[in-house]
Amino acid sequence: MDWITVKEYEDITYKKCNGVARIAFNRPNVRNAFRPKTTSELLDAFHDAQEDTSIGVVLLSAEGPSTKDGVWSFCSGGDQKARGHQGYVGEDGYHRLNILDVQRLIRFMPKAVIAVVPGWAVGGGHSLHVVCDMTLASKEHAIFKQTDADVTSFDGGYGSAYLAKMVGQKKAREIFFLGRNYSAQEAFEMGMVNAVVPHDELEATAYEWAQEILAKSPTSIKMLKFAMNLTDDGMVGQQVFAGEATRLAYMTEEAKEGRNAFLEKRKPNFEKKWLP
Ligand SMILES: CC(C)(COP(=O)(O)OP(=O)(O)OC[C@H]1O[C@@H](n2cnc3c(N)ncnc32)[C@H](O)[C@@H]1OP(=O)(O)O)[C@@H](O)C(=O)NCCC(=O)NCCSC(=O)CCC(=O)c1ccccc1C(=O)O
Repeated sequence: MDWITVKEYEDITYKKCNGVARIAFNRPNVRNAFRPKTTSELLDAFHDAQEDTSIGVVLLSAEGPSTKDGVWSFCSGGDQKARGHQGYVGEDGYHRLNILDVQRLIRFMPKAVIAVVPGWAVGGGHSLHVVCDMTLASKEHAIFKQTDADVTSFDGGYGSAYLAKMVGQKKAREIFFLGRNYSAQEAFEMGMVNAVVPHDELEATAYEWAQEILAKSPTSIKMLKFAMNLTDDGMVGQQVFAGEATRLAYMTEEAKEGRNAFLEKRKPNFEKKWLP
């Protein structure tokens, strides 16, 4: 793999290679906890990956291990040292809760997003893997854990309610109410991990999965993602799916006739366009 750095950031790394974008947390010494700078960098990189027509799959991964103790992590959620009275405090002094903007970008981007979990996935970091389209986890080092209820946080959206659709209500409540550690294998058996992969092969496997997806029809992947989102996303899910259906309708002869008739100040001729 010949990864090319797209842009230098402080809290994340961002690379591309053959249709795949790799966005990775880069604060391994604090278990890749995110602060406002991290979330704004994530938003910037995800926006770029969404806009780039050569990119079909995004890997959300993490650098590591920690130089302090050699421990691997995906993300340990919000940086508790940056937590103020109303949210996480950025350099501008404002209190923010903007990891949810990152979650929405992952959820609504018309491309597949794969969480590549090399170690701890905890709190808001756990919720991020839940919202990704698929998850690959390190056999040796991945540990899944929900600590929201230890620190008076509660991801009441995708992190919990969508998790419950994935692993079942009883198991989701256990994960949140008890906050236990789960191995990659246990997470796989629950249905929240797609594959358990030897640590040394994790990144290569994620790249291979991405290449398999890239061989498919971009329109099919996008419409399938939005169709599967739809029932859980209510009117917004309908809006996103219907927006893409509108784009497809714009590509028809019928749509061109409607547009041309308006521009030529005549009545449109939709004769023989009522398909069975
Ligand atoms: C991840 C652990 C279980 C790992 O344990 P261990 O291997 O023993 O390592 P430690 O010695 O604990 O940690 C090493 C080192 O890292 C620092 N660190 C780890 N996690 C964090 C963190 N989250 N914030 C700050 N610093 C962290 C730790 O202090 C150590 O530093 P030293 O200087 O070396 O001492 C364990 O570390 C752990 O449990 N971490 C905390 C997990 C946690 O509670 N996370 C927060 C959950 S709440 C959340 O994520 C908010 C979600 C959210 O953002 C949100 C949700 C809903 C709506 C809106 C929002 C929003 O946008 O805010």
